[in-house]
Amino acid sequence: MKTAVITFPGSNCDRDMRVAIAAVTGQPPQAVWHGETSLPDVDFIALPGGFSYGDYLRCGAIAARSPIIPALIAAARRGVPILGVCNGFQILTEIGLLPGALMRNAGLNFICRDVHVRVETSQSAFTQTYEKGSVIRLPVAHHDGNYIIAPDDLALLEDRDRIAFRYASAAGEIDAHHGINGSVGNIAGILNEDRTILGMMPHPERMIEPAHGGMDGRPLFEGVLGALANA
Ligand SMILES: NC(=O)CC[C@H](N)C(=O)O
Repeated sequence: MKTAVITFPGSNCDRDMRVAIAAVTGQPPQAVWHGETSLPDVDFIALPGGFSYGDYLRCGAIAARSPIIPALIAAARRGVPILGVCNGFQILTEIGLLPGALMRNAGLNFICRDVHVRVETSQSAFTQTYEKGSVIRLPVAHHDGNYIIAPDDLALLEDRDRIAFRYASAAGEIDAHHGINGSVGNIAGILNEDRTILGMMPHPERMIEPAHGGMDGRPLFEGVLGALANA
């Protein structure tokens, strides 16, 4: 299986992402520099977390104008599964491949800790290995994770079962008290209309082996990469 991880100037989770994908597929992904204008022929693309271009303007706004982006959009149109984590999610919204935007955390602080999220749908390659309603623990590390979206677009996300994860209590309660950054509806991750693109603020690639203190992120990679292996 061929996979790729795109690195931007300021990405700092690209190695973690490559290690996670290699751990699940047994094959190292191709590292693609943002300055390339074409992508290798791959079955899966990941946009890692980090601080692309120092988070100037808005997080992900400059990266979204990188030379590689037209090739990424073309791959998205072909239905190649794309995972954007944290800064990768921010970049996907700035490109317009996912709706809404990530603003400064409501508390104006950088949040770096493990959080609980509830799996809101198992209807995607990314989330099929989780039971809907199950609560998993993943790390977050961001200052711009406050998800906003126009009310009509939010209704569309909800109607089409496109909310992948919400911040929750360990028992799965969803309310303002268990939000971490001000995101509308405690949203932590969303899918595109075709369910081939997932953007999420928590870091599944940092929870895939016992040494990480948990393995709740691993099923996500097993889901999407296993689905490809069986395709
Ligand atoms: N870990 C990350 O990807 C950080 C994302 C982003 N630059 C933020 O701080 O909001």
